[in-house]
Amino acid sequence: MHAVGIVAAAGSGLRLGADRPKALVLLAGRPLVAWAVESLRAGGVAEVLVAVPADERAAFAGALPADVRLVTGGASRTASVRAALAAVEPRADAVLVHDAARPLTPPDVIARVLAALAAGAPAVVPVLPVVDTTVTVDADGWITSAPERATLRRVQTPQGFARDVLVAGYDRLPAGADLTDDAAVVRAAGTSVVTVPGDERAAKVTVAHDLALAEAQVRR
Ligand SMILES: Nc1ccn([C@@H]2O[C@H](COP(=O)(O)OP(=O)(O)OP(=O)(O)O)[C@@H](O)[C@H]2O)c(=O)n1
Ligand SMILES: C[C@](O)(CO)[C@H](O)COP(=O)(O)O
Repeated sequence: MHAVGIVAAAGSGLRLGADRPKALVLLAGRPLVAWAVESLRAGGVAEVLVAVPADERAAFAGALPADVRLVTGGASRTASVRAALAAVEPRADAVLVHDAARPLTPPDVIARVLAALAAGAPAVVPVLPVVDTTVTVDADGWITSAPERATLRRVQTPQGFARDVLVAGYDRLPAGADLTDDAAVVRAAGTSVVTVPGDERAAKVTVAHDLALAEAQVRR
């Protein structure tokens, strides 16, 4: 199986509030995006494309190995992945889409995603159980329902797809649509998505506290 990795790194990181795009923020002295690319490679995905902000190409080129291809991202994560996917060569038969914001994803997670694809799954996501009670609320903050927790999962990346399945999903998705992950893109096209175990260490850096936790994780 020839798998190609896409790293979505074109976000600004408003919730982190750093002085640079989130993917360039340093974790133990290395940009988050460099950690994420290395994670994919350690898990067996050698060829990687990175979606970057249009005005930051030079900074990303300086932060990454020379054989990583850069693609100009878009205004949303969905648009950035769409742009990178268009640059994936047709000879690839699988695509793993990963967040630059998940820098410490263990290789085992990537290996589980690849194994499920190799076994024939069209789409695979790593997940973790939900530990808090989860509710839905209305616009005024009143609880409207409490989904049964045992059926809920937290979804991580990398998410793996047969390339033709992901291409077909994005082809069917209306221009400008903004979904929170790629599994939602292929599910909207009718594709079933299987789950594999994720890992707490693949946590997403979203707010400053997450970066502090990641720093502690590296020190350990
Ligand atoms: N236009 C965008 C927006 C997001 N991303 C990427 O998608 C991943 C997950 O998004 P998130 O963590 O929400 O990053 P930001 O959008 O940068 O964060 P914020 O919403 O706080 O601005 C990140 O690696 C981010 O770089 C992207 O490639 N292109
Ligand atoms: C793709 C993702 O990491 C799966 O959990 C998540 O949906 C990204 O969300 P964000 O709001 O763009 O960070």
